[in-house]
Amino acid sequence: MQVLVLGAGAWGTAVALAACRHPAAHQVTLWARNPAQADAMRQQRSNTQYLPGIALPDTLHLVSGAIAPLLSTADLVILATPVSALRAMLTTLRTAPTLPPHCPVVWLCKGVEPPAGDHPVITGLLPHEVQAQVAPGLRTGVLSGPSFALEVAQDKPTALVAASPHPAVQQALLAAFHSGTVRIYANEDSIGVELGGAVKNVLAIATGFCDGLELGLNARAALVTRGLAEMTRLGVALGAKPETFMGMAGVGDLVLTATGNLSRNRKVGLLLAQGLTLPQILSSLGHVAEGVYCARAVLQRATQAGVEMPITQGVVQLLDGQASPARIVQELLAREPAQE
Ligand SMILES: NC(=O)C1=CN([C@@H]2O[C@H](COP(=O)(O)OP(=O)(O)OC[C@H]3O[C@@H](n4cnc5c(N)ncnc54)[C@H](O)[C@@H]3O)[C@@H](O)[C@H]2O)C=CC1
Ligand SMILES: O=C(CO)COP(=O)(O)O
Repeated sequence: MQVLVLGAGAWGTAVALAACRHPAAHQVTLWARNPAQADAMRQQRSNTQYLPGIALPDTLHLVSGAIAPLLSTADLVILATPVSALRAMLTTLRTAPTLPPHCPVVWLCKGVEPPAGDHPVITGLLPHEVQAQVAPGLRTGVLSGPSFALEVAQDKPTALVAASPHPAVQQALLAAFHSGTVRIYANEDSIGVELGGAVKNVLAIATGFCDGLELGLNARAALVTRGLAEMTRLGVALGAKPETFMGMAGVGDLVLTATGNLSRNRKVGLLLAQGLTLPQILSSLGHVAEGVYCARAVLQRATQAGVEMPITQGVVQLLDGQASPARIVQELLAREPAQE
């Protein structure tokens, strides 16, 4: 297969490496937005900015520049940018006459669309809803699940979920990645898989904050469990299947990101608890932490759907500096007793 990965951050690079390692010897091209980054990666055979310490094989083709000429030979196109860039990337694909008809297009981003000035539509659109607006003719899907880029790059065992209403898209992802250390589970529930990926980032900020305040392991387990409940409530209200949240994109990715110290979102919570400001944290992170940008949009989407998300609401208050840490914790603990 010819696999084209658009976006050379940590995850795009790791996914490109996983495709390179597949025994079917795929031809893999990794596109970087920044030409200087592509040059540096070619010279050093390493992505020192986003995935330092990992050698890039000579077989990985590293490029930048115009996307359209790269599309004509692609059997699978992977969009590896943050969710904020998804609309523009899909527009580029829709308007490129070179994209082969029916070529599977898959995104890796985990978030909902943050509000932006030029498209004041419903806030908090899931990636497939953005696609329905700007590129409805494309055959698309999402690759998600518990997967720190570094561990995938290090060839450590990882299970992912490939969600799409199109069996051909699921099949393309299986053919590209399933082998050796990577297992791919197929799923038709794009709503649930995308929503799980988005909300777990917000919840990882909450658990990082809880751990940073040293509230204890009991509190963390309670946050993860009640976080899963609020993720599932919103997902089901939007049309997801409840069982999706028991799978890789739900409990799997939530447990990984909420408790794993490789998580950027968890790190945001930990550092907020230490008293750093959000701008200080974001400028030191060097990577995207999607939960920061989509927490408010998730909450607005939940409000529109009539769904309560108290932990997400606490994260929004925290990020906005609306309430003290003590008050946020107190408000969560003081909620009315409820049935589980
Ligand atoms: N790093 C990880 O372990 C995982 C990340 N993800 C998700 O994948 C997405 C990307 O994450 P990372 O690669 O880790 O982020 P990163 O912060 O390491 O890199 C972001 C990449 O996106 C590019 N980019 C940013 N804005 C762009 C734009 N407007 N147009 C084109 N390219 C643009 C940057 O140049 C950079 O190459 C996020 O939604 C993240 O939640 C999903 C699974 C694992
Ligand atoms: O999505 C991830 C793991 O599945 C990565 O999480 P962070 O973006 O918090 O690092």
